[in-house]
Amino acid sequence: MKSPNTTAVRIEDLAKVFLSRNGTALQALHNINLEVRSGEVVAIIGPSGCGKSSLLRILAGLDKVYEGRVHWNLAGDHGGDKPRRDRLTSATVFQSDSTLPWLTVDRNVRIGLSRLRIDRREADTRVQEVLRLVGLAEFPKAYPHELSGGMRQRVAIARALATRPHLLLMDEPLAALDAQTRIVMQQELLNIWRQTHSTVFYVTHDIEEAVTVADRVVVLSTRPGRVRLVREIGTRTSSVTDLRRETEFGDLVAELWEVIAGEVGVSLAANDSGNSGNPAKAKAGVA
Ligand SMILES: Nc1ncnc2c1ncn2[C@@H]1O[C@H](COP(=O)(O)OP(=O)(O)OP(=O)(O)O)[C@@H](O)[C@H]1O
Repeated sequence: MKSPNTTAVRIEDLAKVFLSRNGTALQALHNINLEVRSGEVVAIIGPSGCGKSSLLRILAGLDKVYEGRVHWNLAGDHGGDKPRRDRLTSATVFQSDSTLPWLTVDRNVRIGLSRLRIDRREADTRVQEVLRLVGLAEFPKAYPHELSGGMRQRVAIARALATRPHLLLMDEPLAALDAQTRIVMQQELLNIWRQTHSTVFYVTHDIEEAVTVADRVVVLSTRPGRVRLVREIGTRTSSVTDLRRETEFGDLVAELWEVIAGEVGVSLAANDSGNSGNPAKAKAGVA
């Protein structure tokens, strides 16, 4: 459950500069300030190349070279200048199929647990629990090649969830899936988060997906990425398919699309060609 009064992550004046081999500097992120509540799902959207993945990699601890501060308040840590990764359990799910083809579903999920030195009995319980959660309870002995793309991605998600992460970082986790499977998986993620209460950063190109899964949507500007807009999404009671029928859903998607289109200089006039005024084309056109 969301704890509105507890800040899980506070990002202050975060900036990221990449240096090329010839010494040219490329500013990817600039002056990012953001507070994320415990148990909150925050979607990060923005034009292609605006720094979404760079931000996620910093939060995941995969990139330690940045300016600014990230304060963590997870697992009872009350902050500090440096992320207390020793006390933080975080898990990252990427777009690509990260299952290991020579291991069964059960073994694929178990990998994250051996790293945490979880004992055998506890690991058995957790693996069964997360496989049930992602709808793969019948497939512990299956190998990845025996599963569909959606099922393989669910294995990757199960592996992340089994570690019971305080922080779940997802970079386009559903991007490789077909449209129908994506919607099914969005519903499954929402069901899972209702039970696990993880704090989630969710990077996506898909505005509709962002509005569907997130409590708040953060729009980054064109590079260097800055926080262009933070949009609170109202409490979600309906299913994903019902949600998509609601007028407010379409309005939110259109509003966010307009902000991104403005960032990349795409006209929304009805008589223009291309993506004009069609929020549904947002993901294809600008990100
Ligand atoms: N390792 C790197 N070295 C140099 N430049 C990089 C590196 N990683 C990313 N960049 C640059 O930083 C900028 C932001 O990249 P990033 O991948 O974070 O953007 P993004 O918003 O996730 O992009 P997309 O939406 O296309 O996936 C881009 O201009 C990219 O070329």
